[in-house]
Amino acid sequence: MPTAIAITRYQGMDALELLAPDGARATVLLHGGHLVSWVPAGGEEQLYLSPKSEFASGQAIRGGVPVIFPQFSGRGPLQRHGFARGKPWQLVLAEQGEDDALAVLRLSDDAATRMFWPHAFELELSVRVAGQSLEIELACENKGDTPLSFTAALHSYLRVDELNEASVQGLSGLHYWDSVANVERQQRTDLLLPGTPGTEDLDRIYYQVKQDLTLLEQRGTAERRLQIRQQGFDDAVLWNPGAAKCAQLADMPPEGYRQMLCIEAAAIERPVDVAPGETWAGLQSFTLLQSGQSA
Ligand SMILES: O=P(O)(O)OC[C@H]1O[C@H](O)[C@H](O)[C@@H](O)[C@@H]1O
Repeated sequence: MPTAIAITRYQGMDALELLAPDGARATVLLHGGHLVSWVPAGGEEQLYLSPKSEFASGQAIRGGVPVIFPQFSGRGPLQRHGFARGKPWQLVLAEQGEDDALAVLRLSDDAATRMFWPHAFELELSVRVAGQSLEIELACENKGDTPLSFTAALHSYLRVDELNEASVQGLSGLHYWDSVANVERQQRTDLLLPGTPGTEDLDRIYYQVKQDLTLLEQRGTAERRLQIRQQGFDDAVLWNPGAAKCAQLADMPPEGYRQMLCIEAAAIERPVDVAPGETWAGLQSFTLLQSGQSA
């Protein structure tokens, strides 16, 4: 029988501390449906959370996994990255199972969302941890009687010890929109080295990402390998603010950009269309293949 997990507090906010029987852990806030921590069984923290982040109602948290909905970035008339990350979500279910722990949260339209975005919808976020893996699923049901269309992302901030030692594998051959240079390009190299050129920001939307990506990090003689898989989301965003832009972010320490890399599962280039009564779902999952921790 699954055991129910009670709501606790984290940084003054309602939270769920998911704990799988094998020790894998994750923390999800009801605020924004925001995942702020993931620790695989026997391992260490895999997500970056800024020590200068705000934790306040209506505000975006810097780090973890913000849920971006129904608008990515400034691509539309709504507030940047949409409203879902600043709203209180409802708890549907949180439990420890035989070999995992699972939380399901829900966000529905209300008078405030309908003022900016006139649609009846139900978003459901499911977070599951077990062993070396984390799965995050976002589903959107159209509860209205007209079609709805949105862009979205699971804006995952991955923690790295040192950006200069990190690379991303699996993007080779893909076309991407370079949001810094405002130009479309094609990825030619197998490895993307986000730490070079170093002070500049990296902000790219890779299209039609079908294959797994791997975050590689050299840690002395050991290597960390984190596999990232997505389904339902066509695009992947890679973002690091670099030194100059990081210095302008009030909720980041000046050197914070060196400890993070966002690898986001996203639907941007082709917005998601959902017919009345239909449901769309997108998934991002992570598996730590090799931790790079010293024995
Ligand atoms: O500062 P935020 O609103 O959270 O956005 C943080 C970042 O999100 C995405 O990765 C975008 O591609 C970036 O252009 C943006 O800077």
